[in-house]
Amino acid sequence: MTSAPPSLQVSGLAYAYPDGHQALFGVELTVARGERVALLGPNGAGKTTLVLHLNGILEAGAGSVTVAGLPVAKPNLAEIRRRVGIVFQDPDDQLFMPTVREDVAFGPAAAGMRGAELAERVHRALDRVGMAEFADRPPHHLSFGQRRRVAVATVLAMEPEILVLDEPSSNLDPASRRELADILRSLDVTVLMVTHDLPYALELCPRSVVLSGGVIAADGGTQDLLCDQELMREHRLELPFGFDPRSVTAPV
Ligand SMILES: Nc1ncnc2c1ncn2[C@@H]1O[C@H](COP(=O)(O)OP(=O)(O)OP(=O)(O)O)[C@@H](O)[C@H]1O
Repeated sequence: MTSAPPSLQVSGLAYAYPDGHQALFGVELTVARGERVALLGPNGAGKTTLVLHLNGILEAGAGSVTVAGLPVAKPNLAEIRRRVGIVFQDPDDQLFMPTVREDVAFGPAAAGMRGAELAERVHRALDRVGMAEFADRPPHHLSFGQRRRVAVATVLAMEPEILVLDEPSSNLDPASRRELADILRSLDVTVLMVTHDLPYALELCPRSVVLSGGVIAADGGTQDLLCDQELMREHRLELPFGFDPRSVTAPV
């Protein structure tokens, strides 16, 4: 019996921007199906650059990226973009239709889905983020936290292999932050979460990787990494004042 390929496999990924600035130097990362992994690292480490390779917005200078066994390459881009759902930091980059329902339907409709199947897909995605009752509202009438949840639903509606979230806790009040964490934990999907919010990483992701200077500097249990003071100092990672990572029960 052959086991399913990992959700994400990044091998020897290197990339230099057109101005010559090299941002990635041989990144190695494998994420198994169903894992939740936090991507940590200081400003300028290359996190966004790495994420932009996952759905082919940037093309690898060297090395490779595969999503559930499918190489990220031009002939596969339509399928890759269905498999890799990226939730950007600002939900307003993702919501542009007159109603929530139309925003969530946009991706599946563009892929050819119609009628009852489409309606069911939209309802399911909104239901998973607790926003089904807001389907007929204009997105710009919702709170920031609600818009972020709808942005997650637009991506879930494509039934992605991997959900990539850029700073999912930013600008959320404590209750919205916790509610989004509960939603993300309830999803049956592989998650890669870019964040500077280390307690959130600890709450949600059993595993973290530290990207620093364009390479993976550490890869392990989130609690272990956050307790490694030398590693934290070396890569400019700082916990909030008084926060003890040992005081939190690590997620499973
Ligand atoms: N379009 C670009 N052209 C040239 N260099 C770039 C470009 N975008 C990013 N860089 C550089 O590439 C490096 C990695 O940037 P990147 O945005 O991937 O870091 P990051 O880890 O996401 O940072 P942050 O935590 O601040 O969002 C940085 O040195 C940055 O200045």
